[in-house]
Amino acid sequence: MANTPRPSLHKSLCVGICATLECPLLHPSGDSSLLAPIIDDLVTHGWSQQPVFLPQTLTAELAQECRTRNAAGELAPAAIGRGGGQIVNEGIRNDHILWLEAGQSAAGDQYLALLDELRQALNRELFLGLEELECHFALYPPGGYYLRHLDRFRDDDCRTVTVVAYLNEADWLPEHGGALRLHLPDGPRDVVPMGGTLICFMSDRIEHEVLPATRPRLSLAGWFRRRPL
Ligand SMILES: O=C(O)CCC(=O)C(=O)O
Ligand SMILES: [Fe+2]
Repeated sequence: MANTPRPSLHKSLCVGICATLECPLLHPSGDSSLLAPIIDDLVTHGWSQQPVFLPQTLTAELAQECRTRNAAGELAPAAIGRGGGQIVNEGIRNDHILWLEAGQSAAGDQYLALLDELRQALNRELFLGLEELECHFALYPPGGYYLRHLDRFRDDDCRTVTVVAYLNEADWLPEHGGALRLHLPDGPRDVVPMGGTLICFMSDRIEHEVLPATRPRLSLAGWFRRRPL
């Protein structure tokens, strides 16, 4: 059981989703039910939308952290490109971001632990060889956008699975805008950025864009990276 966390560690990390079947106390049904559909969807369609992935309290804590750190001036205009080639181009995207690192907050660590369960399940089932997650808070001001793009850089093909969690109120409606528009082979598909929703897709396959919203739009955007070939 190399992937089974110690019970004490597990209890502190686990908030309701878990690929660990040997956890009868915490998951009486041996429930890995939130991870299996993601994996099935990724295989079948290349993307997956889970409307109730994050617990409400965790969503609220992460949203609060994003707002507080923004008020403290910690978020910076997002750049495009990577390494030395990074530039801020507000014609392409105009969100503000802050990279999430382990050990910054209990809520952040809880989120990273949840996503690590997902990473391990993806590796177990799909042999993707995902090694790490890079992840940032993103705050789009009202009217903010990110034009149509792919999440893979020309000179770095390690980003493999994109995973975005929305930190907005659960009462976000389609008329508030801010949809993530996925450009799928059978046409565009809009995802409403409601708090608690998780969206995953294959980074090299699905072009997407963020549409302007009428209110501030909060998220945690991340990428599971595989080792360089
Ligand atoms: O926030 C979203 O819905 C997607 C953001 C995005 O596409 C990105 O940061 O690359
Ligand atoms: Fe993207």
